[in-house]
Amino acid sequence: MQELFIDSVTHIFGEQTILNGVFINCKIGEVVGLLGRNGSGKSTLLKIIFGSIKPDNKYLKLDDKLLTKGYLSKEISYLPQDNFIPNEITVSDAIEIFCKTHQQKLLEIQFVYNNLKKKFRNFSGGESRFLEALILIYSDSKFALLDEPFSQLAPLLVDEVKQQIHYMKQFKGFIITDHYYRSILDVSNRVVLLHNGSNYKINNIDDLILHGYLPDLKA
Ligand SMILES: Nc1ncnc2c1ncn2[C@@H]1O[C@H](COP(=O)(O)OP(=O)(O)OP(=O)(O)O)[C@@H](O)[C@H]1O
Repeated sequence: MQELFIDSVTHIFGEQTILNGVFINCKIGEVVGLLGRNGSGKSTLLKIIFGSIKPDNKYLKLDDKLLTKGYLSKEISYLPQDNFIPNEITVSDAIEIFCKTHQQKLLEIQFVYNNLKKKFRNFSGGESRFLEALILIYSDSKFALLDEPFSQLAPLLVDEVKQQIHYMKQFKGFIITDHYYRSILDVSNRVVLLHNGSNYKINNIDDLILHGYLPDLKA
């Protein structure tokens, strides 16, 4: 069983302690949902795991191997909040670069197959987001960190992304964050909440109310 493991993550921006001893792990076959209010440090945590932010402290392991930057292992991919595939690249080029192992299954998605020769500059914002999310879901790495994969997507595309994550989790582990919390609850095997710099295990909606992520409508 392969496992991505990060512990003791502390990160301070200026005078603000964003993360204070955070722990999160993910195994192949698992989707771990990461929730938290705006500014709670979700993107910062994913960037620390990937290696694009150097934290004040962290302990990052892939199985028994200690990592300094996740991306150097080539086993961790990251979907950032902003577009990351250059405008001049075609869908087919992007698939060749990122998705060698599971390419055939990705090509079975009609929208992908029908647009292979089209450049990213010629898609709408939501279409680009959909394609980038699919390419990361089908990428060759063993773990994928997805930062707001549902943003800009209409409900049918949100469902399609959820289905594809569900299919690919037999081969990969996912850590996924988004403000569409119901979709996160649907697609995840377990959920972690970031709040006041710490991580909390979430078992049900009541836990999200208890920790102040959702309003208590009964109060
Ligand atoms: N480069 C930076 N310099 C200073 N502060 C930063 C920097 N990047 C992020 N922050 C601060 O760190 C905190 C956490 O930011 P982060 O983007 O990780 O939050 P988030 O949980 O992903 O939020 P959102 O849900 O709004 O995307 C915020 O208060 C933000 O203002």
